[in-house]
Amino acid sequence: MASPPTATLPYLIIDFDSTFTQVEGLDELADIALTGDPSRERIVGEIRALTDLGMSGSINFSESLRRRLTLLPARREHLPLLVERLKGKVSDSIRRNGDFFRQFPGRVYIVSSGFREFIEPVVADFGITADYVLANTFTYDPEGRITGFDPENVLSRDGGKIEQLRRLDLTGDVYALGDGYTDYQIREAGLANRFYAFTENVAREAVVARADEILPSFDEFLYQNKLPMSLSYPKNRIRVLLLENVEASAEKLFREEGYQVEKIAGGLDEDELVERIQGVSILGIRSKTNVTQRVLDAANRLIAVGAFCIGTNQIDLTGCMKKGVAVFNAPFSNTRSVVELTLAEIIMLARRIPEKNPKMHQGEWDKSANGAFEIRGKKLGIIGYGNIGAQLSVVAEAVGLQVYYYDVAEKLQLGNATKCRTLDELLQQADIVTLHIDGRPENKNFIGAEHFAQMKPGTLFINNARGHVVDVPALADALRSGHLGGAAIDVFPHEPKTNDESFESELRGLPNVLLTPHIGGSTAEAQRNIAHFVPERIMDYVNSGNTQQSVNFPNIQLPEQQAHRLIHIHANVPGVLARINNVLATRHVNILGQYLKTNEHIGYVITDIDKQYEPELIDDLKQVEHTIKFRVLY
Ligand SMILES: NC(=O)C1=CN([C@@H]2O[C@H](COP(=O)(O)OP(=O)(O)OC[C@H]3O[C@@H](n4cnc5c(N)ncnc54)[C@H](O)[C@@H]3O)[C@@H](O)[C@H]2O)C=CC1
Ligand SMILES: O=C(O)C(=O)COP(=O)(O)O
Repeated sequence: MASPPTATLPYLIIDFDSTFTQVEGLDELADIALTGDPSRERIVGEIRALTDLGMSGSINFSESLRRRLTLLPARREHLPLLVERLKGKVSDSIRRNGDFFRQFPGRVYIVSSGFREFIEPVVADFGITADYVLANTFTYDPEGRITGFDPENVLSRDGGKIEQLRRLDLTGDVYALGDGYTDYQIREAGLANRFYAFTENVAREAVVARADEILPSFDEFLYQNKLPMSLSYPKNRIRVLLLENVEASAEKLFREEGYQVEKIAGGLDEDELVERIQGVSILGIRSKTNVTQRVLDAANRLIAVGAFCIGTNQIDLTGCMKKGVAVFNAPFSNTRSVVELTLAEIIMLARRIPEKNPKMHQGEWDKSANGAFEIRGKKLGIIGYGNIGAQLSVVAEAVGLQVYYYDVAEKLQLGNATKCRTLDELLQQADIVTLHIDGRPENKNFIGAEHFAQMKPGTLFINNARGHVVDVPALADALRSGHLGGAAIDVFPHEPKTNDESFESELRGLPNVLLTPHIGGSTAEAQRNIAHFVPERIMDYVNSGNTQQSVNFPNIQLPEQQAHRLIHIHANVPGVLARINNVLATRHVNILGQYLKTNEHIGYVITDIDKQYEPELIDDLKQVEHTIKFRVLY
């Protein structure tokens, strides 16, 4: 094992309810005992409220316990059911670190005001024997009904945990871990050196405020104390910053994984992001936030950037790569939304709706067929025949448009679409021109005055791609002169960062122009899909090293991890793999599998090795020349 057991482990005093398990034993017992009872919800609710009052220190513990037991209609035969339920509700981080408990028998005490009858069998699975469980015991009547608790047991009294610890008379360091006020009191009474507030299941303000350390998980405790753990790194240390109103499920998924998440509604400019990026491991953005070299220079923990959209032109992809930061996007999630908007705009412009609609709102009835036409049989010119362009091609044909397309890359025509060999060929015959190219820097001002001039008089022009690919003053001229019949524009070279900023553009107020605030991908379906797709790719990368579908890393679909996995990102210069393998050979490490892929700038090597290795191996690997980032997965 990388970290050997340490003989200096302090005594750990661990609470049971809401710490060792996710729930309160008595609440669950009431729930079981009242199955089928119409008053179940009410009584369980009252018991829960009393638990909370006792745990946060608002009422005496003994009073809380007495009042709860009075409400509890449980019997002896309910206890096996409770034990089964609790075994399934052991806190996640305790469960995954089960080996830790089995490795240190005699150092962990479960000290609880709950009841031995249900605690002992649950913790026994973790190698914690009855001698190390200090808890209350029930009293029963002759029919097996639970009537109360043994009053002789110190743990049934106020200050019971303190008295129990006194009697234990432990020598050496003692650390108390729990979610309740009574756990903190052990430390207050001087019977523990440290109190750790365990917040994986509940965080009680009064308790957290008094803690020496806050533990969002047991992994965090093991990590802080350099003890052997099942994960290579506590997930709660992974900080996620989500900008630009990313849909709520993304936050939920990251939180469920155990990450800390911070959300900001709008975008951030470079200076603001430079300030906020410190300590952030995962950055989530949309089209507005630029991830520049300056931002990357300020990022000290960044491992991945999620573009919760399609376009990644706002991200310095090479800069990210050279820093070992993997970038993921959602290449298909909003494709359909853009296609639907584009189709709708084609029809709206063809009927001059941008002019008619505001007139109606002002009470003006302008019924006329002037300048209005059907789209059936018209020529649609699609520039950029990628995912959006190609899907638009299919949908447009279904409503009778004749599709012409132009792409710099070789693209197979779909349906009856006609491929144009040059841009000019497309511009000269299309009745409607729509842009679906990406926002790479070379595409800046891709469409300018000379292109508008080539278009037929009355052409409708649509840009739902990126603002900077069109020379906007030239577009405004072409509209003002009446050469273009109308335009629909969703994207702009300068877009407001938030909904509070005003929108400035010389396209405002021009005839038959539909302006929309970059909403091509803003539908419930697209945002929901994106909010699942991107976090899943990122978490897979963090947990397994899988880079499939990363936009800047060499794509490797890795097989399931065997034992420990070494993830090494290095500058792509000759000899690095040989050096890595030399270190592994010198340290006599058994390699179970190795995968390598490189691109122009970086090499990505994944090595699965046996769990048995000298801890110095990790330092040696970090020292390998040209290493950009190195991490180990258990
Ligand atoms: N308005 C909005 O809300 C949205 C805008 N977008 C924008 O749409 C763009 C296209 O999206 P996808 O179709 O999914 O991307 P894609 O990468 O599948 O397709 C882009 C296509 O444009 C071609 N292309 C690039 N430069 C070109 C040029 N100068 N001339 C001709 N062809 C060129 C590429 O070869 C590629 O086939 C995205 O990059 C993004 O900027 C995407 C989603 C929503
Ligand atoms: O997906 C894209 O590239 C888009 O332009 C959509 O951007 P948004 O997520 O709306 O900022």
